[in-house]
Formats: sequence, C-alpha cells, structure tokens
Amino acid sequence: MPDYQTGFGNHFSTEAIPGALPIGRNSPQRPAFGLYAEQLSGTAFTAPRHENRRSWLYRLRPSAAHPAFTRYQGAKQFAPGLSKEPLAPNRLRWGPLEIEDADWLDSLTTMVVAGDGPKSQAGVAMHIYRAEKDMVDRAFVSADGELLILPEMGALTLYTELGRIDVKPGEIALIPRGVRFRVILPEGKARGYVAENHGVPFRLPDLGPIGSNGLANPRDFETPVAWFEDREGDFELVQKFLGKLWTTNLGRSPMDVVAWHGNYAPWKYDLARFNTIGTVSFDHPDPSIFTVLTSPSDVPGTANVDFVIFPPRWMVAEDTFRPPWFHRNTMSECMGLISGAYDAKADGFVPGALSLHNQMSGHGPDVASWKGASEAELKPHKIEGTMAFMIESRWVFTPTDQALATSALDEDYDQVWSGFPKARLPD
Ligand SMILES: O=C(O)Cc1cc(O)ccc1O
Ligand SMILES: [Fe+2]
Repeated sequence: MPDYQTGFGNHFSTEAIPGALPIGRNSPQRPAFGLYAEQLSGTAFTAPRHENRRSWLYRLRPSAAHPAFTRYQGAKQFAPGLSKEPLAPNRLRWGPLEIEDADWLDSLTTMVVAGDGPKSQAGVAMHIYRAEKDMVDRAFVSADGELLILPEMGALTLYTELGRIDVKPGEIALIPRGVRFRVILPEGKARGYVAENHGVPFRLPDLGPIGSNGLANPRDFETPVAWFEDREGDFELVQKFLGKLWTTNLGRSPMDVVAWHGNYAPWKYDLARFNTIGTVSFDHPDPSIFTVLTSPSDVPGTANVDFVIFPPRWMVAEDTFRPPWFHRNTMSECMGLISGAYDAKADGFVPGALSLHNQMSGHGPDVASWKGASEAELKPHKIEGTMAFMIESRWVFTPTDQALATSALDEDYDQVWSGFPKARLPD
C-alpha cells in the first residue's frame, strides 16, 4: 500500500532512503550516494510565488541521459489530430467504449479537444482509456499538459517518478505535466476518462462568500511519498509532445527518484470528500458551486477549464424545478458519468458515456427528466449513488474524426429534447 502526505500544493519533503535528501540546499556539490539533483519546473521560474510550482528530484541517473526520440507507432487513437471539416454546432453523446486488448497508454482514445491544441498552451483534451494489460517495461509522459485521471471501471496503480498512487472509481488522480509514469491494472480491466489540461495547472477555486472551508478541502489531497525502482534493461519512454507521440529506449526505469522535495507532484483525491454545497431555499444554483478544480485563463472568472462534479446530495429547494434548467452557455461543456444516473438525463447517459454541449447549444433536462421533476412532490430528496462530472471550457470542443465515426456515437441524441408540450397562454 502506498503512503501519502496530505495537502494541496504543499511543499513536501520525502526520501525513500534516509539521508538521500539534502538539507538546507537544493544542489549540493556532491549529493548523497552519488545521486543526481534535478529541478522539475511546472511553471515559469518567475511565476508569482503563489502560482510557482517546482520540485527537486534526487535520482540514480539524470533524466537527460537518453538517446534521440523517434516517432511512436502505437496508440493510433491517441491524439490523432483534429478534423479540418467545419464544426457543426450539434449536441453530441457517446456510449461507453469497449475494452481493448491493450495497455493503458495504447488504449487511450481522444474524443474531443477544446482550443487549438497544445501549442497554444490553452485548452483541454478529453481522452478515454479502456485497457486490460499492464504497462511493464515502459512509461509515458505528456509534455503537453497535466493529466487528470478519472477511473470509471477498475482500479489503477500509478507508478510515477515521485511515488506510487492507488486510485479507483470515485477517486481522481493528477499527473503533472512532464512527470513520467506507468499504469498497472490490479483488477485486470480498467476504463475511465483523462482530461489533459494544456493551460495553467489546476488549482482549488477561490471560495468567496462561502468562506475558508468547503468544496474540495486542501487537506484531502494525497501526494505519494518517494518510492523508486532500480531496473536496468530495455525500458521504453513514450512522450507526447505538441500532439504527437515519440519514443526512446532509456535502458532503465525512469522511476528512479530516491528522494524529492517541492510543490510540483502528483496527487489523488477521493470525490466522496467533496463538501457539496447547494440551496436551502429555492432555485437551482449555477453548477460552478460544484467546482473541484479550476485552470484560469487570462480573462478573470472565465476558466481555461473547470472540473465540476455532481455528487450525491440532498435536494430541498421549495417551489423549484430541481434538476439542471434549460440553458445556453457561452462556456462549452463536456460531461462524463462515473456511476449511477444524472438528474438531467433519465435515459441514455450511462457510466462511461460522454456528452458534448458546445458554446450556445441549447440543452438541459430530457423530456422524461423534465416531466418527472415538474410533477414531483417537493419533499426533501436525496440523490444517491451517483457521480457525474463536467469539464467546462471557454474554448469550444472539436471532436476527433474517430469520435464522429465510432458506432458509440448516439445518432439520435437530439431526440431527447423532442416532444415538449407547448406552453398554453390564457385566451
Ligand atoms: O448541462 C449540464 O447538465 C451541466 C449543468 C448542470 C447544472 O446543474 C446547471 C447547468 C449546467 O450546465
Ligand atoms: Fe449545461
């Protein structure tokens, strides 16, 4: 069982072998045991102090020691590039994708990308993994963004440069941009979502009038302690760089960091710890009240990407249509479901599914959900056994060609909003 240290964005210090971590300096002339000191920067050196993220790694060999990268021929469905066709303003929905005879990396399937891709340092890509093999002698790293991993089926063990993380459905994990890792499937099969954030790193949202506690509390984020593997021999490193995949043979495992300190590190978080806040009077609040993490853009309050969840919660609003209202939004919304049912979609939105409601597309409850909620007796009611999420962005999402071609695409999605009775005005 991995061990963790707690706190979001804390300055951690951890060593797998006593004496490996230098004290009082980062880069001594001769680090202990002949280890190599290496700084991993997740923000510009000159980023403001409260945004600045970097860690110091003490490792068996420097990351710099590797031969040239060549194009990687696997993972054909991962980052295939975007369609050049004009993007229709249609609402889209996909059913769950099938498990593939592949490891986590090779099973990654890019569905939609918000923004202009990694070169712009903005936007977010949504990928789905659906694997049944372990990554044994190989690791992956994205230079294009941090990876927010959302398991939907089956647990994962993430062996990262900075330690090991166990994560299961209902929990989430984050691998910072540039951190190398491999994925083991303790339950044999695994499926889930990956939001690759090309913009500035996720942080906790400001709480404003909510006060100093609530939503995702910083102490519930768990970062692994230092752990390393000393493995020599063929070891592939696949790197995503500007939307293309590259490979090299390191000749050793890159998970050879014996000690590290800093505030740039992977973490996991149990969504059940989210302190959900909602109305105790009337009206359905904007879903921003459910924001777990936000990556701001250069326009204040207008996120590059927000990660929002719809957890189990009490519904008590009086004289209120309680599910999400009908709406059109300047922000674009991509949703997934980890478990249970979502209160705006009585049918067709199942765990593993994905939906897309782009900028200004009319959406909201389907007919069955609207009818049920309009006629319901408004007793206090608990929505239980559910976890939906939304990746919301100021940048429009473009589906990949393969997402538009897959049989998992629901050809009749628009039908969920057909058949609403017309309002009747007084004579
Ligand atoms: O479209 C959706 O289902 C997500 C959503 C939920 C909600 O409670 C209010 C607005 C919104 O976009
Ligand atoms: Fe919406």
